[in-house]
Amino acid sequence: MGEAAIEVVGLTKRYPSGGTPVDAVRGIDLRVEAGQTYGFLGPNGAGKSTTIEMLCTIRNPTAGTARVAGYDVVRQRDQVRRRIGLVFQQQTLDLQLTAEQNLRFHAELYGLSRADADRRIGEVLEMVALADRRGDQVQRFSGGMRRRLEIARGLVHAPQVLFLDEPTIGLDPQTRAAIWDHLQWLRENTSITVFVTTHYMDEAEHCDRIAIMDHGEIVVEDTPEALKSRVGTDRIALRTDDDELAITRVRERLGIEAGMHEGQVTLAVADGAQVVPRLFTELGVGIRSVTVTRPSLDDVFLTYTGRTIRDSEGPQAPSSPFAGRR
Ligand SMILES: Nc1ncnc2c1ncn2[C@@H]1O[C@H](COP(=O)(O)OP(=O)(O)OP(=O)(O)O)[C@@H](O)[C@H]1O
Repeated sequence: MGEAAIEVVGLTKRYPSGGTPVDAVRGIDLRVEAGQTYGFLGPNGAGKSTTIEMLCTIRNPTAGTARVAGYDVVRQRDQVRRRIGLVFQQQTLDLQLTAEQNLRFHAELYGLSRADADRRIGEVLEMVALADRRGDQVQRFSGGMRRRLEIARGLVHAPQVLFLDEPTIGLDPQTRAAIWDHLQWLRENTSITVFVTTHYMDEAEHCDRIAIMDHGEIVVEDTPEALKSRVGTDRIALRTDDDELAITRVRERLGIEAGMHEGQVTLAVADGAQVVPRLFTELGVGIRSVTVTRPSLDDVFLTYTGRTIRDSEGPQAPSSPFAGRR
């Protein structure tokens, strides 16, 4: 096992909330290895924001412990804050300033020397493909460019762990893809750990591991591939020269029951990639086309939360970094 960038044991948050207290996070355990991109998913109200806020030292836990970059989020708050970057849903750029001025202000907050700030600002602007716009007022930027600049700002002080809360929400698919390209670049070229919440299942595919939270608990945690293979089987659909014979041969030679669905011979198998070559060598029937459909992360989400992620979408509560909430 590698080094842990995030280590959480029994983390709990109970909001007093007037009459009945709300148990937003119910004693969760988590471990994120350094250098991983870690996806944190769940329906609205599952407790994701509360968890991320506790990890970022914005909220105090009611019970349990969390260490981020090796430091305790309650007892060593300043050490944690110096080592993390935050990109939250709420827009926090100063629109009157240029891209570079926004980054410089942030670099000064983190105590970077002038020379270090110059170097890092150049690097992060390059990273998010805004180097040629460094002198432009942010007011003139599109939504996608602003988001990229927010990510650049989260990276200026070279954090060990970057927290992203819904970094692509409300953006068009092309801009979403561009932002994930940048995150992918970080994953491949730096040792940064990325902890990201998202409502987009296609984005969760980019993560090394995924945790799904529901009702304040982690309901499942694994790699995207392992999660998909847990919930089901691959479906193979064939067009053949003799469907009846194909079905018989699949049963006799592969020991698998096949049936006809929507005009195609269809069978369910654990690993489609292994079975397809055998169909060609063992069936003795002409095969005109083969499609293999894998279970998706949507299927995983549905299995573990009883909802699709789209069903669970709703208005987002704005969150403000370091707003001193307790
Ligand atoms: N300040 C607060 N006081 C009382 N209850 C709160 C507070 N903040 C959140 N909650 C409640 O805690 C639970 C978890 O909320 P949280 O915002 O952490 O979930 P979430 O998974 O981030 O949801 P979303 O996807 O909508 O951001 C919800 O029931 C929510 O209503």
